[in-house]
Amino acid sequence: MDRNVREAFALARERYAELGVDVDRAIDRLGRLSVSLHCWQGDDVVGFEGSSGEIGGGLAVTGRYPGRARDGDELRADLDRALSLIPGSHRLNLHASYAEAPGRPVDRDALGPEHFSRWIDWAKRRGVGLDFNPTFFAHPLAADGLTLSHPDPAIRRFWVDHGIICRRIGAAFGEATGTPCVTNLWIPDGSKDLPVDRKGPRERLLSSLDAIFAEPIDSARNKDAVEGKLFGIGAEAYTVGSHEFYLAYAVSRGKLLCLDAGHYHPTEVLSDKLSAVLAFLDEALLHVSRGVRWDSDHVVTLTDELDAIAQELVRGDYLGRVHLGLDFFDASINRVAAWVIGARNLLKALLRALLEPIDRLRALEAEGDLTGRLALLEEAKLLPSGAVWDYYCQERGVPGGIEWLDAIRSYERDVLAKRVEAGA
Ligand SMILES: C[C@H](O)[C@H](O)[C@@H](O)C(=O)CO
Ligand SMILES: [Mn+2]
Repeated sequence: MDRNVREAFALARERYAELGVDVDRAIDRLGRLSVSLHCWQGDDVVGFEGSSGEIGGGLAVTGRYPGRARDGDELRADLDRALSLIPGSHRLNLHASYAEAPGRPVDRDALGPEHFSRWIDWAKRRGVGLDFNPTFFAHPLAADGLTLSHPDPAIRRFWVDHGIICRRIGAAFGEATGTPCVTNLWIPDGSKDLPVDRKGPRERLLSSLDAIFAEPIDSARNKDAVEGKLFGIGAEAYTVGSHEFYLAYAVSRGKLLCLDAGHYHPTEVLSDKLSAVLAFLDEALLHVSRGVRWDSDHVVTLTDELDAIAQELVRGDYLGRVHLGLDFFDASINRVAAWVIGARNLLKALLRALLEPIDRLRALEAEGDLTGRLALLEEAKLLPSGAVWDYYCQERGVPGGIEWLDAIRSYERDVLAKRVEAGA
């Protein structure tokens, strides 16, 4: 470890101790947290089904940065590089459309764990936990933007079968890796313009979900999550699976609620929702994302809201009840760097929250000293969390600062650029 980093850390530890913060405990707690990296950042949500059609589902990926991963080996190599630059031990979040069945395409209602055997082998070899998502878009039977709420019972049945199969695949992931898989269900269903029937699609979605979740599966292997949304492209007027719908569903059925930071009205913040929903739910899943004016899925940066989410997780003692996942897709920059930037930022925010002089802040609030609370909150923003971060990273063999970008640049030169020469 660099001498400067060690010395700066020692000074930072003293500074925090003066405010009653135990830096070693904070580092230990951070080291126990895992972030689920979303596979779809690596290939612009294309997947391996060989479809050249649109992603659909109201999702949009913009940018033409060269070097997109085109198959499982490339995507795993990119993930290896990203994970080597993110301190700690993390997870991978797969979509069903990343099944590997070369030469004999398998439709979504016929998938099984065997189609993910290479992912399972990779995860076991690396000691990485796996999470999962059924894919309810980029498919001819989702071409009209409707799946589980479709008025045609045959189409609904196809998607229900896909949901059932995906829970079993999630359970196989959990079994193989020894850590429960969170299988998250998000559907694009909605309507571009004002529908006259808002009730029918929601009633159909409700019964489809109940059919998907009918089979009991041990939560030590698979945990079910449901993700609502405000709107999508082409579904601006009405979203069947809205926040209220899934909140009620999760509470009534004992499911995890997935809160995606980009899925609310721009004036709403996810940080304020955590303590509300966790008053009723045992567990939740976060899709940490960054909307810019809309659900644009920008790479996560160290914003006030990211700090606020992390603070809520720590202050509310929710870290053991909330699964942390990323959800963004940016094709305008190096895709591997995008993972690294987003994941490191979430971890930095969590570290800053773990280093908060919370006992003093709570005491000030309890005494009604709101001036003191505000003053300390503001002073705490410039406490030397960066010195602790550098130390934490170097202790885990990862660069603390921008030097990590050198590894990305050489990977781009040696690997990603060759994909371009080969026609990627
Ligand atoms: C690709 C994912 O399923 C997707 O991002 C989903 O989680 C979502 O947030 C849709 O807007
Ligand atoms: Mn999401």
